[in-house]
Order: sequence, then C-alpha cells, then structure tokens
Amino acid sequence: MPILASACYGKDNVRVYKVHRDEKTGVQSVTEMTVCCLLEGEIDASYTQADNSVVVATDSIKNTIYIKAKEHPVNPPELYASHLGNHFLSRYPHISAAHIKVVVHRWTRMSIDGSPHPHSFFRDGEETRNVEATISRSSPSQKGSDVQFDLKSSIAGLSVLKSTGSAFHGFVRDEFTTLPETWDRILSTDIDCTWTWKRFASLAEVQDSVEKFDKAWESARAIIMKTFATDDSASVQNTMYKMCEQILKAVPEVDKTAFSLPNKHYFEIDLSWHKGIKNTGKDAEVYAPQSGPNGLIKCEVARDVSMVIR
Ligand SMILES: O=c1[nH]c(=O)c2[nH]c(=O)[nH]c2[nH]1
Repeated sequence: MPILASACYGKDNVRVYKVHRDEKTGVQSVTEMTVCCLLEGEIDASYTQADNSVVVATDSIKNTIYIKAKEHPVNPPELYASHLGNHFLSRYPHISAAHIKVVVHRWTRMSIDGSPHPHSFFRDGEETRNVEATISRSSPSQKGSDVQFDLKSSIAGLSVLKSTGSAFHGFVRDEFTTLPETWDRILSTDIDCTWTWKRFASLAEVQDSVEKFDKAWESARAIIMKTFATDDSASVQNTMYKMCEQILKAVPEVDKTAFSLPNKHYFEIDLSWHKGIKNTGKDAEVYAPQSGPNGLIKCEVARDVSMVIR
C-alpha cells in the first residue's frame, strides 16, 4: 500500500520589486527579489483523495507574497520571509510549515559626477543575498501552538579570482594522478556561503534582530573577500575553513557556516610550437579558462560538537 511520504506545494519564481520614496529628500530606494513559498501540513487529502478543500491555491500564495511586501518592510529579507511565513501559519490552522526562499538581486545606486543619484541604479554583478526560512509550529500536532523561525542567510554568485597566492601540493599521487603539484596558481570560484541562525522562538525575536541580519551579511562578505585575497591558500578546502571560522567568530548568533565552492580551472597553454614562445611555468601569461569540469568543494563548520550530525 503506497503512502504519501512527504508533500509540499506553493509558488516559485515570484518576482517582486518594491520602491521606497523619501518624500522629504526625493531619494528613492529599490529592492528586487525572487520569492519561493512552499506550504506543508494537513494537505494529504488533496493528493490522495482529490480533496481541494485543504488547498490554498498557489495563485493565492502569489497574491499573498505581493500583499505582505506592501504591508511589511522587504528589508532585511530575513524579516520579510518571517512575516510571510508567519502569515500562512496564523491564517490557516491546517498548515504546519512554510518554506520561504527570498533571492535579492543587486541594484546599486549610480554615482553621477561623484554624487549618489536619487533614483538610478545598476546591476553590479550576479551576486545575490538570499534567505531560506522555515516557519513551523513548535508542536506540529497542535494547531494553535507557537511558531518558530529557522533562518539561513546566504551570499551566492559572487565571482572572485586571484592571480597568485594559491598553491596545491602534497595530495595523493598514484597511478590515477596526472595533475602536477603547484606552488603558484590562479584561484577562482563563485562564492556560495550560508550561515544558519540559532532558532528564533517568535516573530518578535526576529524583529529584535533586524540590525544583526545586515551586520552579519556585511561581516560575512568582508571576511570572504579579505580571506580570499590575503590567505596564502594551500587549497580551496583550507581557505574556506578559515572563512567559516571567522564568520562564526564575528556573528555569535550563528550556529553553523557552510560553503559550496566550484574550483574554476585556468589551464596553462603551451605555445612553444609557435616560434618557441615561452608561456608555461613562470613565463605563463595567456591561460585558457575552463567552463568544465570544475572541482566542487563543500564544508559546513559548526560552533560546537553538539551541532554535528555525521
Ligand atoms: O584546492 C584544491 N583542492 C582539491 O581538492 C583539488 N583537486 C584538484 O585537482 N585541484 C584541487 N585544488
């Protein structure tokens, strides 16, 4: 007898833009985000019995995303995601969890003749600031029970490259190995860094942390950039671990930090066939960036051993 093992549904790829107009100064600020909202709860009958009476239509979920963006601040995204998720649990007793993902796209204010422009912006890269929030009942069987907030914040799509200051040697050498050891290589990756907040026991607790969310994002971004630039890298593994350690130190409210980093390879090109040109080793200047395959290195660093499940 088959059993519905798990189920959730909702709306994905809801694009939202919100403008804030400062009437006094005439300065406008904008936020553009892509939202995903999936609901869980006593919805089995819609799958197994064709009973749609338990379904909040995904179209209504989309409408709610817009309405909550109008009613509440969309910054920081951690707060907006919490308001949105909280709505579904307080409005619909049979919904036990809302999974919200908010991806915030960059619109950076233009600087014109040295001054910040009041209403013009540009996309300075594909980097996004993201939040994944699970808003759930503390006791899932009790419909009126308190709601808890599990938040993960992240930076994704931040492409970085250093042209020296990276080595990779001492790795396993056997009959499968062709990679030479190197003491000087190009290191390039797309940063995907996530930090997991200690659980928030109420919406009020999330609200009280509003300043911490922006500060954590700024600290993580600065640590990532500085460590990437200044670390005499022994490997992607070691450099990412150093980043995790520092983020945990800088943000005490965070329990765990994780990275998923592609190692984007740049191959030397032997051009000696053309007039004996020297373009390898210390003479290498022209390289071939590879689109694939790439290494993929991941880790999760927890504050203490009680958070480690292996
Ligand atoms: O930093 C690196 N880590 C690896 O595990 C690895 N493997 C590889 O081929 N190159 C690299 N670089």
